[in-house]
Amino acid sequence: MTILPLRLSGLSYVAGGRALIDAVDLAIGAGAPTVILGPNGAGKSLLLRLCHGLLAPAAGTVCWLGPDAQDAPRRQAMVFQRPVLLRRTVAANLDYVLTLRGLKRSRRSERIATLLAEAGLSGLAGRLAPLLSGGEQQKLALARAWAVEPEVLFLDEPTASLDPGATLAVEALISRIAAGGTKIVMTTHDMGQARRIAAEIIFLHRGRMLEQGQAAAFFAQPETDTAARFLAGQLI
Ligand SMILES: Nc1ncnc2c1ncn2[C@@H]1O[C@H](COP(=O)(O)OP(=O)(O)OP(=O)(O)O)[C@@H](O)[C@H]1O
Repeated sequence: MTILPLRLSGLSYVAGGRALIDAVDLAIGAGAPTVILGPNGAGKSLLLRLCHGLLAPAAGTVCWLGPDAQDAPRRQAMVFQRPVLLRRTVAANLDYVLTLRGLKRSRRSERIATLLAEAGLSGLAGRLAPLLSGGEQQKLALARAWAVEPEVLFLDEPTASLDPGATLAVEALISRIAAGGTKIVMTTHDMGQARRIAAEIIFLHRGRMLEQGQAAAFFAQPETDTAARFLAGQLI
Protein backbone atom coordinates (compact mmCIF):
# COMPACT_ATOMS: atom_id res chain seq x y z
CA MET A 1 0.00 0.00 0.00
CA THR A 2 1.16 3.51 -0.72
CA ILE A 3 0.77 7.18 0.12
CA LEU A 4 1.51 8.15 -3.50
CA PRO A 5 0.60 9.82 -5.77
CA LEU A 6 1.22 13.32 -4.44
CA ARG A 7 -0.88 15.99 -6.13
CA LEU A 8 -0.25 19.74 -6.01
CA SER A 9 -3.18 21.85 -7.18
CA GLY A 10 -3.03 25.60 -7.79
CA LEU A 11 -0.17 25.76 -5.32
CA SER A 12 1.18 29.23 -4.50
CA TYR A 13 3.54 30.57 -1.88
CA VAL A 14 3.80 34.31 -1.29
CA ALA A 15 6.45 36.26 0.63
CA GLY A 16 7.25 39.96 0.53
CA GLY A 17 4.25 40.51 -1.73
CA ARG A 18 5.69 38.21 -4.44
CA ALA A 19 4.37 34.84 -5.59
CA LEU A 20 7.55 32.79 -5.20
CA ILE A 21 5.62 29.65 -6.14
CA ASP A 22 2.96 30.52 -8.64
CA ALA A 23 -0.08 28.31 -9.35
CA VAL A 24 1.78 25.01 -9.66
CA ASP A 25 -0.27 21.96 -10.73
CA LEU A 26 1.47 18.61 -10.88
CA ALA A 27 1.37 15.01 -9.72
CA ILE A 28 4.26 12.83 -8.56
CA GLY A 29 3.85 9.07 -8.71
CA ALA A 30 5.81 6.04 -7.53
CA GLY A 31 8.90 4.87 -9.40
CA ALA A 32 12.38 6.09 -10.26
CA PRO A 33 13.58 9.53 -9.11
CA THR A 34 11.81 12.79 -9.91
CA VAL A 35 14.18 15.75 -10.12
CA ILE A 36 13.01 19.35 -9.72
CA LEU A 37 15.39 21.26 -11.98
CA GLY A 38 15.80 24.99 -12.50
CA PRO A 39 18.20 27.89 -12.08
CA ASN A 40 19.15 29.42 -8.71
CA GLY A 41 16.18 31.19 -7.19
CA ALA A 42 13.58 29.34 -9.30
CA GLY A 43 11.74 28.23 -6.16
CA LYS A 44 12.90 24.60 -6.03
CA SER A 45 13.57 24.56 -2.28
CA LEU A 46 10.29 26.29 -1.53
CA LEU A 47 8.39 23.78 -3.68
CA LEU A 48 10.06 20.85 -1.91
CA ARG A 49 9.29 22.33 1.53
CA LEU A 50 5.67 22.82 0.52
CA CYS A 51 5.51 19.17 -0.62
CA HIS A 52 6.94 17.97 2.70
CA GLY A 53 4.57 20.16 4.72
CA LEU A 54 7.26 22.45 6.15
CA LEU A 55 5.61 25.53 4.64
CA ALA A 56 1.94 26.40 4.39
CA PRO A 57 0.76 27.50 0.94
CA ALA A 58 -0.89 30.89 0.36
CA ALA A 59 -3.28 29.14 -2.03
CA GLY A 60 -3.85 25.66 -3.40
CA THR A 61 -3.38 22.22 -1.90
CA VAL A 62 -0.81 19.48 -1.32
CA CYS A 63 -2.63 16.13 -1.25
CA TRP A 64 -1.40 12.57 -0.84
CA LEU A 65 -3.86 10.50 -2.80
CA GLY A 66 -2.76 6.89 -2.14
CA PRO A 67 -4.77 4.45 -0.04
CA ASP A 68 -2.40 5.01 2.92
CA ALA A 69 -2.57 8.81 2.70
CA GLN A 70 -3.33 9.11 6.43
CA ASP A 71 0.19 7.75 7.10
CA ALA A 72 1.88 10.36 4.90
CA PRO A 73 3.53 12.32 7.76
CA ARG A 74 5.54 9.34 9.01
CA ARG A 75 6.24 7.77 5.63
CA GLN A 76 8.19 10.69 4.21
CA ALA A 77 11.55 12.20 5.17
CA MET A 78 13.70 15.09 4.00
CA VAL A 79 17.44 15.75 3.81
CA PHE A 80 18.69 19.31 3.55
CA GLN A 81 21.56 20.93 1.68
CA ARG A 82 23.45 21.36 4.96
CA PRO A 83 22.92 18.22 7.01
CA VAL A 84 21.51 18.67 10.49
CA LEU A 85 23.28 16.07 12.66
CA LEU A 86 23.34 15.38 16.38
CA ARG A 87 26.60 16.13 18.26
CA ARG A 88 27.04 12.42 18.86
CA THR A 89 28.85 9.61 17.10
CA VAL A 90 27.89 8.44 13.64
CA ALA A 91 26.36 5.25 15.05
CA ALA A 92 24.49 7.21 17.75
CA ASN A 93 22.90 9.44 15.10
CA LEU A 94 21.43 6.32 13.50
CA ASP A 95 20.58 4.73 16.84
CA TYR A 96 18.59 7.83 17.83
CA VAL A 97 16.11 7.61 14.95
CA LEU A 98 15.79 3.83 15.19
CA THR A 99 15.02 4.15 18.93
CA LEU A 100 12.37 6.75 18.14
CA ARG A 101 10.87 4.24 15.72
CA GLY A 102 10.68 1.70 18.55
CA LEU A 103 13.27 -0.84 17.32
CA LYS A 104 14.65 -3.14 20.00
CA ARG A 105 18.37 -2.81 20.84
CA SER A 106 19.38 -6.10 19.16
CA ARG A 107 17.63 -5.14 15.90
CA ARG A 108 19.07 -1.62 16.06
CA SER A 109 22.71 -2.81 16.09
CA GLU A 110 22.11 -5.03 13.08
CA ARG A 111 20.34 -2.26 11.16
CA ILE A 112 23.01 0.32 12.02
CA ALA A 113 25.73 -2.01 10.69
CA THR A 114 23.81 -2.50 7.44
CA LEU A 115 23.16 1.21 7.00
CA LEU A 116 26.79 2.12 7.67
CA ALA A 117 27.96 -0.47 5.14
CA GLU A 118 25.49 0.77 2.51
CA ALA A 119 26.62 4.35 3.08
CA GLY A 120 30.33 3.45 3.03
CA LEU A 121 30.71 4.70 6.62
CA SER A 122 31.50 1.44 8.44
CA GLY A 123 34.95 2.64 9.49
CA LEU A 124 33.54 5.84 10.99
CA ALA A 125 30.88 4.45 13.35
CA GLY A 126 32.59 5.84 16.46
CA ARG A 127 33.55 9.25 14.99
CA LEU A 128 31.73 12.36 16.20
CA ALA A 129 29.33 13.37 13.43
CA PRO A 130 30.33 17.09 13.38
CA LEU A 131 33.94 16.03 12.67
CA LEU A 132 33.05 14.24 9.43
CA SER A 133 33.81 15.77 6.03
CA GLY A 134 30.95 17.41 4.14
CA GLY A 135 30.45 14.36 1.94
CA GLU A 136 30.53 11.96 4.89
CA GLN A 137 28.04 14.14 6.79
CA GLN A 138 25.68 14.12 3.83
CA LYS A 139 25.96 10.33 3.50
CA LEU A 140 25.16 10.02 7.21
CA ALA A 141 22.17 12.34 6.81
CA LEU A 142 20.94 10.15 3.92
CA ALA A 143 21.54 6.94 5.87
CA ARG A 144 19.66 8.37 8.85
CA ALA A 145 16.71 9.35 6.67
CA TRP A 146 16.81 5.92 5.00
CA ALA A 147 16.90 4.22 8.43
CA VAL A 148 13.22 4.89 8.97
CA GLU A 149 12.39 3.33 5.57
CA PRO A 150 10.44 6.26 4.16
CA GLU A 151 8.29 5.66 1.13
CA VAL A 152 9.16 9.14 -0.14
CA LEU A 153 12.47 10.91 0.47
CA PHE A 154 12.79 14.61 -0.37
CA LEU A 155 16.36 15.80 -1.01
CA ASP A 156 17.13 19.51 -1.27
CA GLU A 157 20.31 20.08 -3.31
CA PRO A 158 22.06 17.28 -1.40
CA THR A 159 25.44 17.79 -3.08
CA ALA A 160 25.45 21.59 -3.43
CA SER A 161 28.58 22.14 -1.35
CA LEU A 162 30.50 18.96 -2.25
CA ASP A 163 33.44 18.34 -4.56
CA PRO A 164 33.01 16.05 -7.61
CA GLY A 165 34.24 12.90 -5.83
CA ALA A 166 31.98 13.37 -2.82
CA THR A 167 29.12 14.30 -5.15
CA LEU A 168 29.41 11.00 -7.03
CA ALA A 169 29.57 9.05 -3.75
CA VAL A 170 26.40 10.74 -2.50
CA GLU A 171 24.71 10.16 -5.87
CA ALA A 172 25.62 6.45 -5.66
CA LEU A 173 23.96 6.25 -2.24
CA ILE A 174 20.87 8.05 -3.57
CA SER A 175 20.68 5.47 -6.37
CA ARG A 176 20.88 2.61 -3.84
CA ILE A 177 18.08 4.15 -1.80
CA ALA A 178 15.98 4.53 -4.95
CA ALA A 179 16.75 0.94 -5.98
CA GLY A 180 15.46 -0.18 -2.57
CA GLY A 181 12.02 1.15 -3.48
CA THR A 182 12.05 4.61 -1.88
CA LYS A 183 10.66 7.35 -4.13
CA ILE A 184 13.29 10.10 -4.44
CA VAL A 185 12.10 13.66 -5.09
CA MET A 186 15.15 15.88 -5.36
CA THR A 187 16.06 19.45 -6.32
CA THR A 188 19.15 20.47 -8.23
CA HIS A 189 20.36 23.28 -10.46
CA ASP A 190 23.06 20.94 -11.82
CA MET A 191 22.12 19.60 -15.23
CA GLY A 192 24.74 16.87 -15.12
CA GLN A 193 23.34 15.59 -11.86
CA ALA A 194 19.79 15.71 -13.21
CA ARG A 195 20.90 13.67 -16.23
CA ARG A 196 22.58 11.09 -14.00
CA ILE A 197 19.71 10.65 -11.54
CA ALA A 198 16.36 11.69 -12.98
CA ALA A 199 13.78 9.44 -14.55
CA GLU A 200 11.37 12.36 -14.52
CA ILE A 201 12.02 16.11 -14.64
CA ILE A 202 9.96 18.94 -13.24
CA PHE A 203 11.39 22.16 -14.71
CA LEU A 204 10.81 25.23 -12.58
CA HIS A 205 11.44 28.87 -13.55
CA ARG A 206 10.51 31.94 -11.51
CA GLY A 207 8.13 29.96 -9.36
CA ARG A 208 6.24 28.43 -12.27
CA MET A 209 6.39 24.88 -13.51
CA LEU A 210 7.20 25.10 -17.20
CA GLU A 211 7.59 21.39 -17.96
CA GLN A 212 7.09 17.95 -16.44
CA GLY A 213 8.01 14.79 -18.29
CA GLN A 214 10.36 11.88 -18.82
CA ALA A 215 13.97 12.96 -18.35
CA ALA A 216 15.17 11.46 -21.64
CA ALA A 217 12.54 13.38 -23.61
CA PHE A 218 13.17 16.60 -21.67
CA PHE A 219 16.91 16.54 -22.34
CA ALA A 220 16.50 15.47 -25.99
CA GLN A 221 13.75 17.93 -26.82
CA PRO A 222 12.52 20.40 -24.21
CA GLU A 223 9.11 21.86 -24.96
CA THR A 224 9.82 25.45 -23.96
CA ASP A 225 12.41 27.95 -25.20
CA THR A 226 13.30 28.74 -21.59
CA ALA A 227 14.23 25.12 -20.86
CA ALA A 228 16.12 24.86 -24.15
CA ARG A 229 18.16 27.95 -23.23
CA PHE A 230 18.81 26.58 -19.73
CA LEU A 231 20.02 23.29 -21.21
CA ALA A 232 22.26 25.24 -23.58
CA GLY A 233 23.88 26.90 -20.57
CA GLN A 234 22.41 30.33 -21.27
CA LEU A 235 21.14 32.74 -18.62
CA ILE A 236 17.37 32.53 -18.24
N1 LIG B 1 10.85 33.76 3.18
C1 LIG B 1 11.18 34.37 2.06
N2 LIG B 1 10.92 35.67 1.87
C2 LIG B 1 11.24 36.30 0.72
N3 LIG B 1 11.84 35.68 -0.31
C3 LIG B 1 12.12 34.38 -0.19
C4 LIG B 1 11.82 33.65 0.99
N4 LIG B 1 12.21 32.37 0.82
C5 LIG B 1 12.75 32.30 -0.42
N5 LIG B 1 12.69 33.51 -1.03
C6 LIG B 1 13.11 33.81 -2.40
O1 LIG B 1 12.36 32.95 -3.25
C7 LIG B 1 13.13 32.58 -4.38
C8 LIG B 1 13.16 31.07 -4.50
O2 LIG B 1 13.94 30.53 -3.43
P1 LIG B 1 14.37 29.01 -3.39
O3 LIG B 1 15.33 28.87 -2.26
O4 LIG B 1 13.18 28.13 -3.40
O5 LIG B 1 15.14 28.88 -4.78
P2 LIG B 1 15.91 27.64 -5.38
O6 LIG B 1 15.36 27.38 -6.74
O7 LIG B 1 15.92 26.50 -4.42
O8 LIG B 1 17.38 28.25 -5.54
P3 LIG B 1 18.85 27.62 -5.28
O9 LIG B 1 19.13 26.72 -6.46
O10 LIG B 1 19.71 28.85 -5.29
O11 LIG B 1 18.83 26.92 -3.96
C9 LIG B 1 14.50 33.22 -4.19
O12 LIG B 1 14.53 34.42 -4.94
C10 LIG B 1 14.55 33.50 -2.70
O13 LIG B 1 15.38 34.60 -2.43
